[in-house]
Amino acid sequence: MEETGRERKAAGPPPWAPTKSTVFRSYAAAVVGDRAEAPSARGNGVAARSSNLRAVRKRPIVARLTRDIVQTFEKCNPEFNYVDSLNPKHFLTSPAVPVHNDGLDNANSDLILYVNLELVNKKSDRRYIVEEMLGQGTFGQVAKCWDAETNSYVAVKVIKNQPAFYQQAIMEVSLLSMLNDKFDPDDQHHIVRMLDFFPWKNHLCITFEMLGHNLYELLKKNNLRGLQLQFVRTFSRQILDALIVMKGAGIIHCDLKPENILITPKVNSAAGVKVIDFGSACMEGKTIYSYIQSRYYRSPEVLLGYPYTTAIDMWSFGCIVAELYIGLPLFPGASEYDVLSRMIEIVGGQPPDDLLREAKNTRKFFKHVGSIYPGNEAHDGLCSSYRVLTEDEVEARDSKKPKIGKWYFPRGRLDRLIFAYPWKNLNEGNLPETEKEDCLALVDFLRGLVEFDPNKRWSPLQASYHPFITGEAFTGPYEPFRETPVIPVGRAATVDHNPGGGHWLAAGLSPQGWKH
Ligand SMILES: Nc1ncnc2c1ncn2[C@@H]1O[C@H](COP(=O)(O)OP(=O)(O)OP(=O)(O)O)[C@@H](O)[C@H]1O
Repeated sequence: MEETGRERKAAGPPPWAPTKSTVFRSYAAAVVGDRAEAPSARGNGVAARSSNLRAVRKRPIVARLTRDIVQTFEKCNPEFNYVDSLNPKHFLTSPAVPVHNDGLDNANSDLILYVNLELVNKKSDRRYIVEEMLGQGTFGQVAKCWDAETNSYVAVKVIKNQPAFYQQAIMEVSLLSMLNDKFDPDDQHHIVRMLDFFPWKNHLCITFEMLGHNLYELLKKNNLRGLQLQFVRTFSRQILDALIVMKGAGIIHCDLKPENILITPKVNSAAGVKVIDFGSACMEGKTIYSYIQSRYYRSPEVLLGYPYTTAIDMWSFGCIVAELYIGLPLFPGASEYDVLSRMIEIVGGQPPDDLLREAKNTRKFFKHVGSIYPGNEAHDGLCSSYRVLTEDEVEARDSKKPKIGKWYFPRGRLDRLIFAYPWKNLNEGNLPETEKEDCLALVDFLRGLVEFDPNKRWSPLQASYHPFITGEAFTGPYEPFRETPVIPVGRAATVDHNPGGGHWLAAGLSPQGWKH
């Protein structure tokens, strides 16, 4: 492998000289400190750096020890050979050991990111200066970067250098640019904005507007105690708004969870959220993968291997709404069997027989017990010819016990769980009248979302008229209006592989990868 800058040793600085890292750090600190203190007062990043240096030019001794320090060292020791790439780096990627891509990537094919690394869109010469790590996920890393052109922070997702991740990221770019440009041009529907995308050192980089904490982090900050109902309502309304747009476009998000809903910077002191991470998204009717959604938020039809639609996002949404209120995941199963068992226990009932008959994985979880299984009030009070397997039956079949997680809240049905929250006093009669009505509305709302039958589960538009969302008085179980099926606008058209009106090739990309 070619020797990389990180592996080479610096050549002969004078023994008394400050290390280059000290020099580098003081320079970096000046730039970063400046950025943090007065972001709007500065010109672009480069200008800010040179004005910093201009300031010291007037003071020769200071200049010699800062701007001209390399020359100073070279004068003191002719063997001193300053190489910029030898500066010690503050690595953000873990592990930071170079393995692939000429030493630029680690063993996981992640670009090794460090503070002040520049990610450059070569077509536009736009530079993004890496500052800190925001998240490391399946598809790559998300770093907070300084956009020197706009003098603002952005979040840059650096996709892993592997064809499968590249292909999926191309899909993310396609779907998100379609959503941004065609379905939400005025940025009103709580979907993250994509700002740029470009190849960098064999990695696809996608630049997004900078958002705040995700909802899981928010719940953690609140000691997993759940949010006030007014916030649950506000966030739910906004997520629904995004889901209405996605359904209209025929896009299934496929990974809706609290980690993928981010708080927006406050506008007029109002709290807001946006949906992010379209890295698993697909078009309705063009579903390829069967292993999708994060386990706690996985819908029954995906667990069971049944053809899925945008309704799977509504299941995940229901799980998120409940979690925002109780502070804990609704179905935190340690295995798919555990998740399904919890669904059956908490929601009551089970998936309808026609779904179970056609689903590919039914036998993983259910036993066929004949045409009618007496006493198995499975769905809508109807008997079922399927019965969920007991733990012992699963163990006998698989020769190992199914993984079963801990219960972090009292076992019981959804209504009791919501009414009795925070479970100090399990007597729901103690709730003040107004809270009781809110809770009744919330329970009724959740029932329409965590509905086993995807055909009966409410659509985002239907859910958006529920009193829990509109804030109207809750007078009894909500009956959604009948929604006439429409062909989503996005589904009628094929996915735009030329997003943003630009050209893949002009951006240095091709749907096959830039090496083609
Ligand atoms: N626009 C943004 N602003 C601020 N933080 C962000 C932004 N986008 C992503 N993040 C942070 O990075 C994390 C990972 O982002 P994202 O979900 O897009 O990546 P991923 O590789 O698909 O992750 P995962 O595998 O967990 O789904 C998010 O949970 C969030 O904390």
